[in-house]
Amino acid sequence: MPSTIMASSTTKPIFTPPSTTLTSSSSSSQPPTRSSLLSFLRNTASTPISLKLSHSHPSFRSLSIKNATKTIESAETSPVSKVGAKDTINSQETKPTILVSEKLGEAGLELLRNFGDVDCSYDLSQEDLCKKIASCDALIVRSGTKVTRQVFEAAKGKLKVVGRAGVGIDNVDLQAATEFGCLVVNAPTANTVAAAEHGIALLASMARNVAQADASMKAGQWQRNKYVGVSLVGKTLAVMGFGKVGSEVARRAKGLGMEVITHDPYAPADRARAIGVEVVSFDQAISTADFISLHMPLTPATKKVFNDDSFAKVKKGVRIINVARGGVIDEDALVRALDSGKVAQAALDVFTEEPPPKDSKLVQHERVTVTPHLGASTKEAQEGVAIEIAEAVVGALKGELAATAVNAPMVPAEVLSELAPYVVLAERLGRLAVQLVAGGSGIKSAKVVYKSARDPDDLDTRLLRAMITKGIIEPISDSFINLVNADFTAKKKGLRISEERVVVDASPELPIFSIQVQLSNVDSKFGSAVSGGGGDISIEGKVKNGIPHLTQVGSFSVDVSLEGNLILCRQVDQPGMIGQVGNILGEQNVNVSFMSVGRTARRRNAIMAIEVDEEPNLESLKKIGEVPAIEEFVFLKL
Ligand SMILES: NC(=O)C1=CN([C@@H]2O[C@H](COP(=O)(O)OP(=O)(O)OC[C@H]3O[C@@H](n4cnc5c(N)ncnc54)[C@H](O)[C@@H]3O)[C@@H](O)[C@H]2O)C=CC1
Ligand SMILES: O=C(O)C(=O)COP(=O)(O)O
Repeated sequence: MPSTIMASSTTKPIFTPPSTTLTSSSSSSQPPTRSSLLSFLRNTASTPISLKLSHSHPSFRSLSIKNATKTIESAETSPVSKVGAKDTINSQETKPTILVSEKLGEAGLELLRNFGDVDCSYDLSQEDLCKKIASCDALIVRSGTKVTRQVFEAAKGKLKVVGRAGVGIDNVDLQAATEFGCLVVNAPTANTVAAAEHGIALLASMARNVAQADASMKAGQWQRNKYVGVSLVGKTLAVMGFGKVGSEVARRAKGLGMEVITHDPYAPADRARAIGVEVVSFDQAISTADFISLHMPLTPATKKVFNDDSFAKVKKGVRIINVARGGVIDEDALVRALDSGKVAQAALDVFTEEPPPKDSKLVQHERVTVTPHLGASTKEAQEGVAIEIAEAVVGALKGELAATAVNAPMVPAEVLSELAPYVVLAERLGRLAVQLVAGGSGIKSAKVVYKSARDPDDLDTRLLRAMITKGIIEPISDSFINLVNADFTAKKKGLRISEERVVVDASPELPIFSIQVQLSNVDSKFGSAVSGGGGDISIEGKVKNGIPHLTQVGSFSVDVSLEGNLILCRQVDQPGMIGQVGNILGEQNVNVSFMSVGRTARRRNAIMAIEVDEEPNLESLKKIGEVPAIEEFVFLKL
């Protein structure tokens, strides 16, 4: 089944490729560059081509001589690769700066210090954070730092990764992070047990009035009758959100002899059933429970999900525990429910506003037990979280794909290593395809066809799609693209990318047999790249021995590795053509590293694909265009 990914519904063309005359080859009009491109790919020894996505903003020069008129067009060259090299994050000269804005375990700090310059500045105001962030490559936060759009704007593209040393990322503006191509990673596992234990601690201490009794004794009282509690055994606990923390709470509550039910629209019922927990609807959960413990994330869907309406449905005398997020409860509604007696008690670790106002009715309520967001605050959890986040942030700064990415696809390591050469192929095909578009044409849609012997469902193409998008957009705009923002940028620029997976009879050992990139409804500066009657620019490539190759241009088969720059010529198939072009390039000391000829029939049209190590000057390209048998040609820069 062909699958289509709609990256955009707008019709605004993404660009008009620039074109100048042959004489205007100066490098003065350099396109804007972004130094902050974060790559998420490892540089592996087994991969012959560097998999770091360059920090440079490659531009291209293209020349084409169209049919009889032989108009020469050239996009300007920019010397931006130097900028990229200078800004490479892991270069020997510069160490990345990592701002840690909240207390982090020492073991994590140690890991960070081994890699970069670590600035531990706690309790920064939003203004100070915005000032500091412009010089930081990474920011590590807990729940107390608000990483707002303003922070990403102030970072001016320098900030590459935000690490959340914990689970909840509701204090990070993920949309803004994505738009700015900033990776957000979290540490989702190391504090699970701590949060679950705190939930159980609050449950038990609330049921037995531990906090109130303690305060009363310290005030000189001995009030045994006042603090009679309720038992847990045999009572029903509704666990709202059966994720990591929720399921650990459920397990522990079962151990205390409680009946446990859960509501979680996304958790598999058999996982709950396996520990003797029944999955029920929201209404059923809250209306049958004696205790309700909250363990869902704060999202637009869960914001104030406990409100007057839901408190109206609870069993009179219910007790509520919240170690998730304050925002899932309408706190005013909870005060009303406590005052009316509908809710007997509440134990809260988290608040809509943290710290809550000193005169908060909820905090001051005598039947409410509060802790200052201590769920994750055990020595063990904090050391674990610190190591987990430090490793994730360092990995991301090194350009590795993060296993705990929140706003980018997580690609398992084994899938990544298999796809690595195809990732390079994908970007280069995108880069070539866009250079084949004639000035004045806007690209609105691109179609990518992945041919593979494998089941289409086994092929995760998100990484490849991101790289094709990068290849298409980056050379002709000031956008920088990475796995985080590829889909967003395509959408913003009005580029619709559709994907099709085609099963072919090839070796199932290889994840992909070939990748074809088609650009629709555009004119080409190299007419031979337009295939069939459809009028689409179409190129196809394969990976051979780990190296990306161009194997099809329009209807012509070619075979040239995609490692250097490329000259494509269409000529009348006749002897001596290779020599003539080779001589012209040789005169200028341009080395031909690879070449291939594809033709439709003997002595008819042929395409010559020549890979060159150096970039020929305009004079040489002009001479190639003047060879009588050459009908059109284009120089493509990788
Ligand atoms: N107080 C503290 O210090 C800590 C608080 N937390 C908070 O606890 C919450 C849960 O953390 P984890 O279990 O690690 O996350 P998780 O992602 O493993 O689990 C969350 C669960 O909530 C479910 N869910 C989503 N929407 C829901 C809805 N509308 N109704 C019911 N369930 C829904 C999800 O399907 C998922 O199973 C997060 O908000 C996290 O920030 C976590 C650790 C420490
Ligand atoms: O991990 C979470 O979601 C938490 O709420 C823990 O927050 P903290 O890191 O202690 O500020």
